[in-house]
Amino acid sequence: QFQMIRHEDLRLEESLGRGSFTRIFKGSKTDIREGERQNTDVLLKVLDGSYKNCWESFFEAASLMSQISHKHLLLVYGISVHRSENIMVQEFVKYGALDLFLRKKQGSVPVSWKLDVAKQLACVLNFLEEKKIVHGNISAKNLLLAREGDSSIGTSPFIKLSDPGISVAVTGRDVALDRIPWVAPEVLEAPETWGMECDKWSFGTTLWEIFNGGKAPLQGLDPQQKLMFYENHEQLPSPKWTELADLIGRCMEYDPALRPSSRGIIRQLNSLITSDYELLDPGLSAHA
Ligand SMILES: Nc1cnc(-c2cc(N)nc3[nH]ccc23)cn1
Repeated sequence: QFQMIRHEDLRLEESLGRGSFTRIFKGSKTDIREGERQNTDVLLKVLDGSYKNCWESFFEAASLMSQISHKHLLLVYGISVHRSENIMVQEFVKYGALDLFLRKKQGSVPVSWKLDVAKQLACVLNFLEEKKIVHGNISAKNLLLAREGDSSIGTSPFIKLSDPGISVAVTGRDVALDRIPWVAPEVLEAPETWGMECDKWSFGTTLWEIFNGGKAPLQGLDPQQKLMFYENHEQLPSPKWTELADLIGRCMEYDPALRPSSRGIIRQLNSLITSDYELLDPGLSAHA
């Protein structure tokens, strides 16, 4: 399971905004290590709306993340329950969510940087697939940047996949509709039947975000229009780079059985990485 953390060992610092069911704070937790006090920067997710099945799913997400460990998986220290507040205590990842970072960097991120991040996500997807664990909420918003990476000094980015949060199986249809086009179509129809392939679909959507400056796909469509996007088996606008468009399209196959395995995704990413995308279209790889 996971560690129960005493409320008095936590300190809430500044508010960092909201998730769909949570308020988010930067904070610190105090441990006693070899008899001395040690403070660790943490991110605190305070669950509001304490109806039961919500916090059960919240706990499930936390315990999922603390049962497995991988360098690209966010570290969840544990849960703290205090009066009616359920708080998930997780490692503080310095540069925050990838979608906001990409929007801030507006197109000045080199293609090699984007491919490196995509490869890291594919590796953690492969790890989860081998453990037969479905994450269920892959998106650029749930990718946290631990290292920015700066090609001028030869450092590369480092991402951590965040906790899946409250599963669409318990949130109800309106939240599920809002997660179009990240949530796989089959999950919308029958949430309890979803399997590994749903993470492949979301990987495709996340790849689209990474190569579209962190812009949210289908932004501005209302839930009904988003539903029609799936009813009509529509696809997101293809990027210019056809091999990338092929990979996104294969991940976002409406038939789950036609989606690639995570090894297939890694293979196809490797061929993108070795392909001469500078020759292909000099404008493609933004100046470093
Ligand atoms: N596990 C996590 C999750 N989010 C952060 C984070 C970092 C940052 N620089 N700004 C933020 N603004 C909102 C969240 C956040 C950190 N660690």
